[in-house]
Amino acid sequence: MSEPGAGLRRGPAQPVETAAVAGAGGPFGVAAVAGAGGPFGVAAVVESGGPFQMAAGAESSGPDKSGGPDQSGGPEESGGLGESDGLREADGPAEGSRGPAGSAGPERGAAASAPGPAASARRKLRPEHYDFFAGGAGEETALRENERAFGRLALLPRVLRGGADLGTRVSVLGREWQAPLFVSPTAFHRLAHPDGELATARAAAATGIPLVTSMAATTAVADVVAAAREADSEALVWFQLYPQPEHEVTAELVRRAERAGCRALVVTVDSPVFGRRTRDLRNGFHDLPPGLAAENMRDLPGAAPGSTRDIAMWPAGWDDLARLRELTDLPVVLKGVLHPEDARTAVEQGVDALLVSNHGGRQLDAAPASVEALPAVVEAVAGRVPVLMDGGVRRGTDIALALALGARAVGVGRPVLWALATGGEDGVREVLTALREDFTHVLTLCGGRRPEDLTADQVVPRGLPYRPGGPGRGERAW
Ligand SMILES: Cc1cc2nc3c(=O)[nH]c(=O)nc-3n(C[C@H](O)[C@H](O)[C@H](O)COP(=O)(O)O)c2cc1C
Repeated sequence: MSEPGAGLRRGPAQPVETAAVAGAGGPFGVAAVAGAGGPFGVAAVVESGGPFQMAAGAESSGPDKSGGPDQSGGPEESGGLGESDGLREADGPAEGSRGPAGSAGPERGAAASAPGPAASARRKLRPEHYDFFAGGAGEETALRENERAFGRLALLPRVLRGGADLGTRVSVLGREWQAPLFVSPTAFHRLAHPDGELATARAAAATGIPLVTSMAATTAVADVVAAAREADSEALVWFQLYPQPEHEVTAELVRRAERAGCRALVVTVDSPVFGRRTRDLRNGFHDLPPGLAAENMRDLPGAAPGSTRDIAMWPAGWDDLARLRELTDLPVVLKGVLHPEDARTAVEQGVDALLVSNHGGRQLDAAPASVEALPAVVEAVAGRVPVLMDGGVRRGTDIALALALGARAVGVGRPVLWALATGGEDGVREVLTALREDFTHVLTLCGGRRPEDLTADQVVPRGLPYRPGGPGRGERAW
């Protein structure tokens, strides 16, 4: 695919984006790119019980194992992928039962009569764009599991710990964050709202929540950072990078991020090929509409002046990461690490932080839920660098569970996209505020005064008897 999208390109042998899509019959242009990032967590969130909506959706979402996406005939017809969003009109928590932000439903699986955030966004978006944001790879197992896994965990509160000096600040890469929360990188915000990444950036900055802007953004990184800094001169923006096979292209992207004022590079390494996003394949969604493009890919080496390059998905190696490190003094956060051995290697290679993520279920469908992969990575890292995570975070309890299991902070993807689609900048501000407030509430109920007070012994499985002395034994993992 070409303009306007800076589509995805296969790796050395073949362009990745196209590969996945092509496999299913359609060329994948920019969309592919987008797909690579699995955007809208929110939808999923919503449906499956996220803040806005409910888990009910989650439970029922997605095709069941007996008839994957292909067999199920698509969301609408079969209650497969489409319903897996929990987007049926009747789904979602009752108004009065919504979470603080109105974005997180009270309980996963709670039936709801009010539409949730994903459902609301769905009404605003073209079906193929909604699916692009909401969908995952394959049968969308990883997508669903990201949320369900949180639902399988309970928090054991501690009592009589006193103290009125509640605080939610955490320190990440030398900066104090107001809360252990950030906006994960997602592609194509202008598909969700005309103001796109500018609205997201202003809202994140206004709420003091760091933003990771995607390389596949529909707004150039310099403009994203400028918008954030208008709202807050100290706003923290990081740049997400897919290393490109042409070193000079990667180098130019890094320079742009530096010049824009980004404070870290989030290097996504879970995409050696483009994920096979079932809904995109079915919809034939393979490119951005006219007038929109992956603006960071414009005017790069090897492209005609004024045109955009495709984003290549290719199997980079540790050597490529080392070369990337030589390009910049910015801290490097490795995104998409799930295996503890990779975590160990990354730390030995000098990576500054890890982001445990399965790309919102948009890459390897057999990947575990992020929160289930988290403890082993935390153990492997042994406190040497901060561990972040994203995937399925929809409410304050999810944030608390991840922190108790050793995450320093968590990212949200789809919830921000749904909020952007339905409410623009105001919507994003509301959902981020709600998540932060919900976390503060949960932290207090758990007997904590600071995020670091949450410990692994407070996490127990639902549906099974538990006993003291389980994982973590009360020690802080970081
Ligand atoms: C529509 C969409 C686009 C995404 N685009 C990117 C991307 O460009 N780069 C990237 O590293 N991750 C991307 N992701 C993955 C997110 O950064 C994040 O890992 C995921 O959305 C977290 O899960 P959640 O959506 O359940 O919160 C994307 C996710 C979605 C849903």
